[in-house]
Amino acid sequence: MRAIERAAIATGAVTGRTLMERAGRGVVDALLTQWPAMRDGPRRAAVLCGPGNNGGDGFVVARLLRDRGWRVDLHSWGRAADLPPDARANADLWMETGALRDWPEGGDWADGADLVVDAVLGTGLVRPVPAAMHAPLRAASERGLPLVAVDGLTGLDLDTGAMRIMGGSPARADLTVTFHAAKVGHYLADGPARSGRLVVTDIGLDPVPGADDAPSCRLVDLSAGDAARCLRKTDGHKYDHGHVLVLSGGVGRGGAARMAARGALRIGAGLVTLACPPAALIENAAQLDAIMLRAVKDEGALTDLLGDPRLDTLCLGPGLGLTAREAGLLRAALRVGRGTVLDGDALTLLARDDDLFSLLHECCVLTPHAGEFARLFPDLADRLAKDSAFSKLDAARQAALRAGCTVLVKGPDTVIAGPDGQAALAPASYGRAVPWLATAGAGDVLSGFIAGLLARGFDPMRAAETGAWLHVECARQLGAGMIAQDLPDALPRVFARLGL
Ligand SMILES: NC(=O)C1=CN([C@@H]2O[C@H](COP(=O)(O)OP(=O)(O)OC[C@H]3O[C@@H](n4cnc5c(N)ncnc54)[C@H](OP(=O)(O)O)[C@@H]3O)[C@@H](O)[C@H]2O)[C@@H](O)CC1
Ligand SMILES: Nc1ncnc2c1ncn2[C@@H]1O[C@H](COP(=O)(O)OP(=O)(O)O)[C@@H](O)[C@H]1O
Ligand SMILES: [K+]
Repeated sequence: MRAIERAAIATGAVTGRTLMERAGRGVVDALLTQWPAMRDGPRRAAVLCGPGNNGGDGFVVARLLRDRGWRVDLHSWGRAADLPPDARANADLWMETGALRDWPEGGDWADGADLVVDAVLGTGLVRPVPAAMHAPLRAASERGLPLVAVDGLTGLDLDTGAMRIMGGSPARADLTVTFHAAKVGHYLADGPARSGRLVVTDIGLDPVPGADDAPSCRLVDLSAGDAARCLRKTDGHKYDHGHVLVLSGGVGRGGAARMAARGALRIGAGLVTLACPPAALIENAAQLDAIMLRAVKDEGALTDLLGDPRLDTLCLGPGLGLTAREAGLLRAALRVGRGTVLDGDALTLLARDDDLFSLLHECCVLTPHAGEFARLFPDLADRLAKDSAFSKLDAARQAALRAGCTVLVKGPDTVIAGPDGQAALAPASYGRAVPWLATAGAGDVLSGFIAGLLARGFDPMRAAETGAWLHVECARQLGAGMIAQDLPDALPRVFARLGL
């Protein structure tokens, strides 16, 4: 982002002052949209300005609100003389008629204000925020004053989503206004809980080729433009849409695999077969119709079955089991080198056995939740827990490199990374929050979704991204009260809404 800004300024098309003016205007527009009653007449705002360009945005906001007739109290951290040039220029403009107040102390500092603006720190946060710097924000939150964060709540690391403050509980913004594009930290870890509503405002920065040398990370959104077109089926035989083989656990343990299989079929795989131990055939036969059924006793039987190349995609893990038999099934599955989704017990087996882990290949997708991730990559999980400058996205990227395949780490802030450094976010937050998706079996359905998409010819990264996005969409469609087995059956309505 800063590289794009620098490159845009270097072209001479725009100045830093102009960008700062647009940023400040974007904040004022967004807050008046959020609280329309504040358009009616002059109000009172308290603006907190920090020592960098985030503070510069605050000076613009203060001036624009005062131009609307508002009474504005502006508190500055540090001296105006020490501000960077664009911020300094806006501070000077403010000081032509306004005062610089001292940094507030005490919980009642903003009494009487209708609104508090946090322009203390944004993308320039480089270390934990001193308690005294964050304290007025916390006090405003605790008093229930509407709090607007400029770019991000002060202390929120916009690269990782970690709150980095030196003491006390963090504030929570009601509205965050960010510029050009949302930052990774708005979606990861603490980001959504601390940001309130997230508004992205355009400040006229076009992407400049080559300007941003950070590895790219996309936000998955199939509702944008014709992004969902990839899901459309136009013609073809059922075998043209692939055949998924889901490996199931033993007697009484088949529910998870059945849900995965149903997910694979609903998402459009041409055929889905569930393979179970012979003793579980009757149980599964009683529950399945459109999904075919095969008995697979052991590793040898699976190897024989996989002699049929039409079984092009595999899904192992949901309710699979953890004995030597299942380790053998996993070995046989990995040896054929086909599109393979590995979840649940398959991940635990991989974590236990380096030889199995070494069989992973680039057509695999691992779908760990946080616990499974920690079993597979204990050092990365440890660093994630201890180092607030290391993000879930960084961890997923390193895991994908190590495993040599796509890794999707689940949660409300799902991240996906490929072995080639590609990365994506598929979050369930802000307008897409679905806390009711945290329910038994939801992850099993996700693995089936991804397997179905692999069977349809999606590459592993796209299959994982698309599956994760649709999974959240199904939960949104169903609403609170849903259970995991409802998820596959919500797909037709989700597809219809996408115009498929
Ligand atoms: N990029 C864009 O396109 C646009 C960006 N814009 C705006 O600029 C913002 C980025 O500005 P920025 O780079 O000056 O960083 P910012 O967040 O003000 O912080 C830097 C200052 O804080 C200090 N500091 C850091 N950590 C600290 C801590 N823990 N505790 C205490 N101090 C700490 C640090 O001190 P230092 O480390 O140098 O000692 C330095 O003085 C961005 O978020 C957006 O609002 C818009 O105007 C328009 C377009
Ligand atoms: N708070 C949440 N908001 C949205 N999605 C969530 C939340 N918590 C978990 N999920 C999603 O629910 C699914 C849970 O999967 P998992 O932990 O494997 O459960 P299970 O093993 O019971 O299937 C994952 O897709 C995860 O991303
Ligand atoms: K801020």
